[in-house]
Amino acid sequence: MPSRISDSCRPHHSQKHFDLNSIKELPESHAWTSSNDHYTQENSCNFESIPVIDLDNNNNNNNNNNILDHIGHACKKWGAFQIINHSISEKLLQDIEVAGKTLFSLPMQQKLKAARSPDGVTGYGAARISSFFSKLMWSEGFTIVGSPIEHARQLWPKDYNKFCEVIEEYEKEMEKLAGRLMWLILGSLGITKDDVKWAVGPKGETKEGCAALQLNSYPACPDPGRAMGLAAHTDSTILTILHQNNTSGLQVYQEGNGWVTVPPIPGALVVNIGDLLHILSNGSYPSVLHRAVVNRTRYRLSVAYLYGPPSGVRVSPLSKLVDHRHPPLYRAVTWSEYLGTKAKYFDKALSSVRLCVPLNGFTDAKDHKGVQVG
Ligand SMILES: C=C1C[C@]23C[C@H]1CC[C@H]2[C@@]12CCC[C@@](C)(C(=O)O1)[C@H]2[C@@H]3C(=O)O
Ligand SMILES: O=C(O)CCC(=O)C(=O)O
Ligand SMILES: [Fe+2]
Repeated sequence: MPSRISDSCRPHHSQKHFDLNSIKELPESHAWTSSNDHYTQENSCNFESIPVIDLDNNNNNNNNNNILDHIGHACKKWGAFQIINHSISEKLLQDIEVAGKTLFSLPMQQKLKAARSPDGVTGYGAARISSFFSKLMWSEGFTIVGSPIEHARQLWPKDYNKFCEVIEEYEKEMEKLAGRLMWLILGSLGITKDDVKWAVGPKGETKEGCAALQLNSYPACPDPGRAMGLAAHTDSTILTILHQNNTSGLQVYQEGNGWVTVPPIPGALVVNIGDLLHILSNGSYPSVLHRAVVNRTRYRLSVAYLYGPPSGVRVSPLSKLVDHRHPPLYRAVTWSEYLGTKAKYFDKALSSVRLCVPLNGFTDAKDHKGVQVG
């Protein structure tokens, strides 16, 4: 089993690199039909979207419980929410956007100098999940884990400092925010720091988690109705914090409602629940299926901070949420082990770590359809 997150992805199909900016007509290779992705055609018109939560206590009657209630409700109903007053400065959000745009507007042969290696995690390339689809996505990605310096040097041999400074500052601020969000979300389930030993250091501080930063670029597309920016997936994280530029594209899937657009709100960030929180919460807070669609005229950029537990930590349903009526539904996994599982099974990854739980003592569930559990 791999032990670091950088070891856990399987080799990619080799892929021709398209310069999406110069393509005037959608090639067959990028034309999706409903058989490529059974959700593609399904676009609902919806008036409701994910909640916007103000993280400033002063705007919540100085009552942290109000925030916890909002968050708990959002996690149950949507698996995602937007946050405002989150303490990440507008300046830093602007800087990271500029850094991303600068990177993606480099000539293709320059970007390929930092190409992700076939069995690697970091660098430039198509989304890792591409190998599960026969059609190509209308996007480019750049993944950073820890220091960006090695790749930045490949891209800008002399002039890599500014890029690195912005990325490092962003990672530092996101790490703090992700820790805070994790405790708020767990808090809404009645979980405190005493209940999650692996997340707390000797002085009561939140232990530094592992994380990846994913820059996604979605050029304007001549035929957006038939293209796919980033195919439907759940993140293999505890939680993901996403910044999108002023162009919409992110959609979350809600049972009964279909695909719901998450409108960009200037300065707001999107938080979504990943598979590891699904496991930790023993299924109470399901990870959210989401995707990115593309646009005919506008360029779209998004920056995802993918937050996971410290390396080596085995994550399993929290014991406070488990009893004889609520048996653990998932086995323990480390982040790198789960990333390997995702790379192999993709949308079946979560069910592949699910435990078989007898229904009320019946071991063969299919013979007892309709029996109520619990
Ligand atoms: C830490 C992570 C999480 C990864 C793999 C690795 C680095 C890049 C992440 C993403 C980012 C884009 C969607 C996704 C599905 C993908 O293709 O690459 C993510 C994947 C996961 O959440 O599984
Ligand atoms: O571009 C987006 O809005 C979605 C990106 C995303 O889902 C990811 O990077 O995991
Ligand atoms: Fe995602």
